[in-house]
Amino acid sequence: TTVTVSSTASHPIPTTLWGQMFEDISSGDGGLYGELLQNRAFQQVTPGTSAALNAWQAVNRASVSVVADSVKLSNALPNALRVQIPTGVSGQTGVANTGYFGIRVNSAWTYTASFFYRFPTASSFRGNAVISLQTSSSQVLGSATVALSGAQTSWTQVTAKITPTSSPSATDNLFVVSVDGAAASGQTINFGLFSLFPPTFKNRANGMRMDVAEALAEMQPSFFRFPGGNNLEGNSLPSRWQWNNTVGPLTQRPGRAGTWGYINTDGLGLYEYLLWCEDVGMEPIMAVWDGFDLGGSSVAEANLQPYIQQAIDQINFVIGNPTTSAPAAMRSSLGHPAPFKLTHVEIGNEDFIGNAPSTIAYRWNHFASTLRSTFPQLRFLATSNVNSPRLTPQPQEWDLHVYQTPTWFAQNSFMYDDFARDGTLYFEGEYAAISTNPNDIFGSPSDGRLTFPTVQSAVGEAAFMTGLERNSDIVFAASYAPLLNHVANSQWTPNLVSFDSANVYRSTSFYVQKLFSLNRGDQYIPSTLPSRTGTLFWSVVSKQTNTIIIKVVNVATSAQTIAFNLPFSGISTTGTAQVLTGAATASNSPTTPNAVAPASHSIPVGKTFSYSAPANSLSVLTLGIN
Ligand SMILES: [NH3+][C@H]1C[C@H](O)[C@@H](O)[C@@H]1CO
Repeated sequence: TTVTVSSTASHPIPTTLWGQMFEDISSGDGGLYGELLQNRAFQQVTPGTSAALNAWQAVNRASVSVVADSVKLSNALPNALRVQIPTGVSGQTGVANTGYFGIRVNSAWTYTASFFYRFPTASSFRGNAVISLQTSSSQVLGSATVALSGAQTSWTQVTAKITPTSSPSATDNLFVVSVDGAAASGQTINFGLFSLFPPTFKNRANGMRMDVAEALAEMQPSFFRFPGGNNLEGNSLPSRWQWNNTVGPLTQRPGRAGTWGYINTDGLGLYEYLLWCEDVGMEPIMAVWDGFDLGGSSVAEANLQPYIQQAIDQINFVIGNPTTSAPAAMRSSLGHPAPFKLTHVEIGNEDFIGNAPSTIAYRWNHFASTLRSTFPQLRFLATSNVNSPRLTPQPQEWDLHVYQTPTWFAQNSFMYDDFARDGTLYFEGEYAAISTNPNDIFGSPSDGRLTFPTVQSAVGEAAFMTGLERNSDIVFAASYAPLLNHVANSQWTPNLVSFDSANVYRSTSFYVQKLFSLNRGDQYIPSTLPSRTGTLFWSVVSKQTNTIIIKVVNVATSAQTIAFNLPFSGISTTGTAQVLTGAATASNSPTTPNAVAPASHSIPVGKTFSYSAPANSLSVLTLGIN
């Protein structure tokens, strides 16, 4: 194959081209969000049920149960953990939390622990509670004591710092709050809103888990789409994501039944998302709920106004004027008087599924008309199939999603070449090669579904991404989905980044996303087009004025040579190749975390040069222009 490269760029590459899509799908609580305790505030549970005690267990014969306390901690957090200390017990007794499938204990960290308590009946008890991190065999790894008073019948919060003395490799550790059985014999103590945080990314209060955050930031994403995805939509109208339930003190956040089958604490809420975007240098692509839930129901046209108002308030929280908007005033009171950066707002998530298409016309019309006139500076994305049904007002932007086989991605890299250039812009908001079985894309691993990305799936995605880069005159953003996943509690596979309570696993697809993102250009340079149905793909960009970057993708199972004719003089004689390659079915996983990683080496380059692209590979060739 010989590729002749043009001497002039065709279009600037949008700075937002490569980024991340996020929703809580075993990825927020217990993942990116730094809280280490699961079911920390007994949100959205039925008192007295075993589910209410999820992740909690009694220590040394205490009797524990979740109650709807007659004196609520707050309207948002009405449930409490009642701990009854038996008589005749010696030694520490109380309650333990098992975390999100484990708790990492690291002696390099100082942990911040806290909880609320009250004595439902005043008592003469005065004594210490010990807050500790323990192994599963009750070895204390670190602890702190706080004074409890039986006179405290209203809710009060206690906080303590814990610096462990060792760092066990095991993560089946426990967070324990206990009292001396003899001293507290017969006492009843109510607890609420426990919390245990390690140090967080950029030391943000109520912030992100460092190693997960650092892995995501390593990709240098330019945007962050949140809060979903299906988790925006909810499985019912009342359980949809609602911005106002996710901001302010944690005692004001009721949590919700998340779309993915577990309770969301909403400790990772709108303000945390926005600070995270600023901390990583991403702009938000924020979604508003648009009247359709995954139970299949749509809000009737006559009843849309309150939900449109809720969307207006959500947007005003982000960009509104604190002197004229209450949501904006709340943002200011939380510490961010200036508006956050926001350009793109997505209306809904996937208005092409189920019976959403039957109501999207009026839902879009009312949401888009009102929001566009309220916020003329913003651009709103539709999420139904493009122009099917036709929508009024005509969408400025669309979010398209595709989950397919590696082969499909390699064979559809020209998808956007065929789109009309009519001013409409596109966001490839979710894409991933998730199965090798074209007849059962969303099936189980026994039927072709991938558990972790493979070299073959990542390289297929890379082929598709050369097309996104070529068409970045109309594709302004693209993100793999899902982004993140706890291996002990997956709701969906494969995922870009996986983790357990102590490790982060960067997938083959993560490295493809990172290679494109860290080697993005600012101008697209046309060249001989690849064959649409071939196995060799490429994309040429220029960076500043003195660097040419060529991405070469070989989806074949044997090496292929590609020759380049460059029109530029002063090409350096030596370039760099960063190559991701390996066996087609190789994956990075908890058992093989580093099976596949990019490697760099020098290559001979010049005005004309050849490159041998390995089988199953993405190569990023970087050439300097003197
Ligand atoms: N069903 C997929 C489409 C939806 O938008 C996401 O929440 C899901 C996983 O990425």
